[in-house]
Amino acid sequence: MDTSYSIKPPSVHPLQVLVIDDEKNIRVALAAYLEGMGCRVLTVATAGAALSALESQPFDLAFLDLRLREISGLELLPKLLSVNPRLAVVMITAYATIDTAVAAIKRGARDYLPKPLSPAQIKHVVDGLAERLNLYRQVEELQAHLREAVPEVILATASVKMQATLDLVEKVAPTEISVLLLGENGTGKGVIARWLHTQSRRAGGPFVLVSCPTLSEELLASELFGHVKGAFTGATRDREGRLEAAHGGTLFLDEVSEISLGLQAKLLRMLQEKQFERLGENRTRRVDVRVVAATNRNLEEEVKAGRFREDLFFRLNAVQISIPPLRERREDIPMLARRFLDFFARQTRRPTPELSSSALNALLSYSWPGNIRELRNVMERAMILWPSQVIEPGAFPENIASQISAAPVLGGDYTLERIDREHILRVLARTTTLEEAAHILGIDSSTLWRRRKKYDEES
Ligand SMILES: Nc1ncnc2c1ncn2[C@@H]1O[C@H](COP(=O)(O)OP(=O)(O)OP(=O)(O)O)[C@@H](O)[C@H]1O
Repeated sequence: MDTSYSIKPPSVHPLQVLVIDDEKNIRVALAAYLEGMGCRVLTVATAGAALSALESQPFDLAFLDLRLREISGLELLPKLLSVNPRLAVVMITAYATIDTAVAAIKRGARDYLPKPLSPAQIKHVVDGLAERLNLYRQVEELQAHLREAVPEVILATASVKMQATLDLVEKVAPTEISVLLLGENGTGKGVIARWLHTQSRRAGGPFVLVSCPTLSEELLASELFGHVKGAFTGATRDREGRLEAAHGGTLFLDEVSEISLGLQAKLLRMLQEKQFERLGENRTRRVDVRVVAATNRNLEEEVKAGRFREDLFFRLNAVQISIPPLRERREDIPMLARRFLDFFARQTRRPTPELSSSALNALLSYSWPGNIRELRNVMERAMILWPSQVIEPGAFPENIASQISAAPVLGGDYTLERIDREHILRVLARTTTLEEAAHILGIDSSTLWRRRKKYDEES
C-alpha cells in the first residue's frame, strides 16, 4: 500500500525507549522498570551517544535528564527532535522549577517530571504514549481507506476469467459460507469482500476490516478480540475488539497468512465455537460473524511449510475465489481506465478527457504488477498532470509511457500470430459486445469467443 501520507506510520508495540542520563543509578532503575512494562530500552550517558542512537533507531520515547555533564538537556532537546521529530521527550530533573518546565515544554518536550520518578508516573507516560500511537495507527488506516475509497465498484468485465469469478461471487454472496479470496495486491480482494457483504443477508450489519500484517501479534490479538484494562502496556481501559464490532455482519481478514500460529489457534476456536475471550478476561463471549479472508500468498504452501494451520485453512477455505491479475484481463483495461478518468474528472469538475490511441497502446502493453490499484493511481496522476482533453502517453509514468515501442507494429519483426492476437485484444478492448468486435474483425462470434478464451488462458 502507498505510504505517501501526512501522518507518519507510528511504531507499534513494544515501545522503543531511550534513557539519557549521566547518573548510572537512574539509567539502570529506569531501564529495569521500563523493560518490566514490555518496552525496549537503550540507555546512554552522553549527548553524543543519544544523537547517534537516534540516527540509527526509530525511538518512540526518550527520558532526558535536564543536567547532563557536558550540555544542558534543554540544549540537547531541539537537537534530538531535529533528528526524530516524532520523538516524545520527557524531561527529568532533580531541580524542578516552573521556569525550566516552561522552557522544556516550549522547546517541544511532552512532559516534565521531577526526580525521583515514581513507577506510577512512568507507567502513566508509557501508557499514554502507547495509546496515542495506537490512535495514530487507526487514523492512518482510516485515512488510507478513505484515500482509496472506491467511488463506484466496477463489476463490468469483458474477460471470461473475471466473469467466472464474478459469477462465483454472486452465487456464494447470499450464503453463510466462509470465503477465501486469492489474488495479487491491488486486484480488488477488498472491493470484492465488501461487495460480497452488501449482497448478503448481513448487508444491514457491519462490515469490519482487519488488516493482519500491519500489526504486531499482541496488537492484532487485542484488535481482534479486544482487551480488558491492564491486559498489556497501553491497555488503559476495556476495549471491544473488531470481532465484537462485526457482530451480525462480516469480518474481513485481509492478508490472513500473516497471522501468527498462536493467534491462528484462537481464531480457529472462534470460527468453530463462535466463542472467544477479550485479552486478560475470563468471561467467554459469543459472536455471530461471517468471515471472509484474503491472501496474496499460496496458503496451501504455507500449510505445507508449517506456517499456517491446516484446520484453519479448511475452515476459511470453504469456497475459494481467485481474482485474476489485470494482465490476465487486458480487455478490461480501457473500460477501467475510462471509468477512473471519469471519476477523477467529476471530482475536479473537468470534462472527462479521452485516451489517445498511443496512450491506450501503452496501457494495454504494460504488465500492471500493482493491478487495478495501480491503474487507478496512474489515471489519477494523469488527471493532475495532463491539462489537455486528450491524454497522451506523456501523462503516464515513464515505465508505462515507454511501453508503446514494445507494442507490435505492422511490418515489424513479429509473427502473424502476435499481430493477430494484439489486434483481436485491442478491438475487444474498445468494443462493448463480442458481436460488435466479431463484426469489425470479420469473423463469427463463436470463433472470436474461442480465440479470446485461448488468449486468456495463455496470458
Ligand atoms: N472492481 C473495482 N472497481 C473499482 N475500483 C477497484 C475495483 N477493484 C479494485 N479497485 C481499486 O483498487 C484498489 C485496491 O483494491 P483492493 O484494496 O480491494 O485490492 P486488494 O486485492 O485487497 O489489495 P491488497 O492485497 O494490496 O490489499 C481499491 O481501493 C480501488 O481503488
